[in-house]
Amino acid sequence: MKKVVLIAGTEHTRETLHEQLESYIGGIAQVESYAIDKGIKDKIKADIVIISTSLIYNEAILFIEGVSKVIVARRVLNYKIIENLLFIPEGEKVLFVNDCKETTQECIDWLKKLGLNHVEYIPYYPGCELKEKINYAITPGEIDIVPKDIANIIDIGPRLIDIVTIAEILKELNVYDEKWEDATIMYLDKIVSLAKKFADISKEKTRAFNHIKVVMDGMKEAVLAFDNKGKIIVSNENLKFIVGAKGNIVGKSIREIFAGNNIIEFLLSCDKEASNLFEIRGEKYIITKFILDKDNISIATLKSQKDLEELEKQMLKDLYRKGYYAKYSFEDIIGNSIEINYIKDIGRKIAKNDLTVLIEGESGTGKELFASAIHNESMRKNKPFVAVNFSSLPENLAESELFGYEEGAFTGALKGGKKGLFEQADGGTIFLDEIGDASLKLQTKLLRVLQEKEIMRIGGNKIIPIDVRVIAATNKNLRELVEKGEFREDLYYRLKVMYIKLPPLRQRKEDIKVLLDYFISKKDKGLKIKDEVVNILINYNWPGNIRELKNLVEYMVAVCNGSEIDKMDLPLDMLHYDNMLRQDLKLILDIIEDLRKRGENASRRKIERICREKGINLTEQMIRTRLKELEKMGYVKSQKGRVGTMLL
Ligand SMILES: Nc1ncnc2c1ncn2[C@@H]1O[C@H](COP(=O)(O)OP(=O)(O)OP(=O)(O)O)[C@@H](O)[C@H]1O
Repeated sequence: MKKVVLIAGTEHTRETLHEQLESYIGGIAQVESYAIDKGIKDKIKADIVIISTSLIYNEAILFIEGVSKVIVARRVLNYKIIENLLFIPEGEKVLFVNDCKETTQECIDWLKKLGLNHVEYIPYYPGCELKEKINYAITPGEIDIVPKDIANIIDIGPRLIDIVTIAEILKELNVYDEKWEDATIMYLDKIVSLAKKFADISKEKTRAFNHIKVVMDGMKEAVLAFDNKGKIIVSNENLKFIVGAKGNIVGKSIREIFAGNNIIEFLLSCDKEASNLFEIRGEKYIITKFILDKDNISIATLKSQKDLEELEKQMLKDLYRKGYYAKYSFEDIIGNSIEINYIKDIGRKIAKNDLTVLIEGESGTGKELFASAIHNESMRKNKPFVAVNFSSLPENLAESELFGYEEGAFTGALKGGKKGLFEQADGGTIFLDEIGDASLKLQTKLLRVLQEKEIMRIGGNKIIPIDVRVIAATNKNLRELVEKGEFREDLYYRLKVMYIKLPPLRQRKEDIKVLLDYFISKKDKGLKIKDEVVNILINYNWPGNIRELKNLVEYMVAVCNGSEIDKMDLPLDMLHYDNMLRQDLKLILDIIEDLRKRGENASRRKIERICREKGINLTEQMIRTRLKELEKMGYVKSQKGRVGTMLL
């Protein structure tokens, strides 16, 4: 879990802002807070530090160490308490009391901007002298400074963090998409309730609405609140800009403001919460609306699709910078064979759920390609895709790489500790490649993460919840490893919730030509390949699968001088797979392939019978020597017992 630290000037402000932060991000982040007037003993380490005001910035920054982001909060007066000010008699002199000249003036300006200018404000801070008798004092939490003999003191409490700063914090925590709507409802709910309250006191109405408007104008989104008849109660400048309205729109009907019945219908529908895409004056907007239960008032926010795309792009750029992105989609998986189309189909379905996946297949068959495509078609597509390869991860580093560590966890540990790959992948997908190479100790740890969905850094004592989808891959037969006691059975079943088995290239020979054309055209658009070369390559058994084919294309394109790749452009050892493959051997291979397709064993007796049916007489002994030859060439593997001969 990320750590957010608040530094405030005074204890009173700290308490109020801490509570406010907890209400917005409690549960998503661990919130800690300090007040400078109470003294700060240790250096502060956190993911985000929020400084309550720029006035304490220089002092606060001295306490910070190893922080990824510092945010200076923008603050607004606490609108819950502000209503008390409306009842101060007109024309009254009011002392505004705060801790220094700048903040005092800032708050007075704010109150005036809110429309609360029916009284005369007199600034007062330590060092000022009170020259006349004054009946009212207002202070944002600085009661101790208020002169003794003032009869009415209104403590409006410390100013709160504004919604723009809240949005910035949510973005830094990577939860903007999921949490922004909730934060907006929470923020607007209070404001609109206040509006409703004042709507009943008609003489105070304008002032209250002015206040709400200032708060709403500070928001980046366009906002609108209306009653169940569609009468607008409050809106902000951004909304007027989007709909192209001039003058005051409060009191008008939403029908006058929005053209097009579909938007009106949507806004007035009884759905408690709904979201949809609409076009307004040629631009696309996502409109989200909620009905506030207690007041039966609806709030709608409008976000430009362009801005959202921009935000998404920004987040993606960040992932690209770190290399945590998935390069491929299903369109990049080439092949026309029934096998590959079937697996692509399954893969697309798997992408739509959020379950753990195990991909098995020989080296180079495209396991990482599929994992990447699944991520890119899943709901996690805009979040990180982090790949870990267990075959190249040294045992002694694996744990710290995966789970991270705290500062001082071991000699050489970085200052401030380090996030592990599971934490880096939070919200997205982690691809555990060559999982069969993970040690038993690591398997136990991985099992725990999969079961509990949480990790603990090395040397740490905090439990960090993790929201990641796991896709594992292996070129080993995990079932066999389980039987040999080299792979934990419980982990095997945890991983194999969804399962994909990628067939080797020699079992989908139809794809060879398509893949050759594809990789050649990627290197050199105009270059062709002669059929005789394709035929040789179809006869080859491709132990390195598509990776080997891709590398071969690189070679052929590099050595080819003409406009067509011919036999002479093949590496020498490949020429051996020319159609020189003797007819008798080819016949036997074809028979084995046919039997495999029908799900039958290829015993020597069966091969002998089929040959006979085709009018070719080969004894079982002759078939045995030919199978031996084919085995030497890497085409088949003879198994003892009833299984017979298998194609490789
Ligand atoms: N169907 C395909 N279409 C296009 N390219 C493919 C296809 N299958 C694999 N490739 C390419 O072949 C190479 C190997 O693929 P990938 O790394 O996904 O295989 P892998 O099974 O994960 O291999 P390993 O087990 O060795 O890690 C990559 O460059 C990949 O883009």
